[in-house]
Amino acid sequence: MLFHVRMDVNIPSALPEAEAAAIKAREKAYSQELQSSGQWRHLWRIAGQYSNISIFDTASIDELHTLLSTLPLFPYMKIEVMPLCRHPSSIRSNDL
Ligand SMILES: O=C(O)CC1=CCC(=O)O1
Repeated sequence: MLFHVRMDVNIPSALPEAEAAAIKAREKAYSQELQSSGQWRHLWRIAGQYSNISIFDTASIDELHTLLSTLPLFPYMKIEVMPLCRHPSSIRSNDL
């Protein structure tokens, strides 16, 4: 199942810089694991914002929820999820 996910990051300025850096490093490592496994298919920065647009490919909505809610930055993000299905006019037959 494919999901379009927008994440807006908002790390409070009160969080010590070293702690924020450690959380971001863990987020990077975990996101790269998920990209390697194919569950996090695309990761794009929204230009000019501390936000990303991602495409996830998970077996279920529950799996997506587990992945998102275990992201190290989860407590500091607003996340919007849009489930995707095939468009009948798409010519990309292999893009499921
Ligand atoms: O910087 C972000 O948009 C949040 C994030 C997702 C994966 C990562 O490494 O940072």
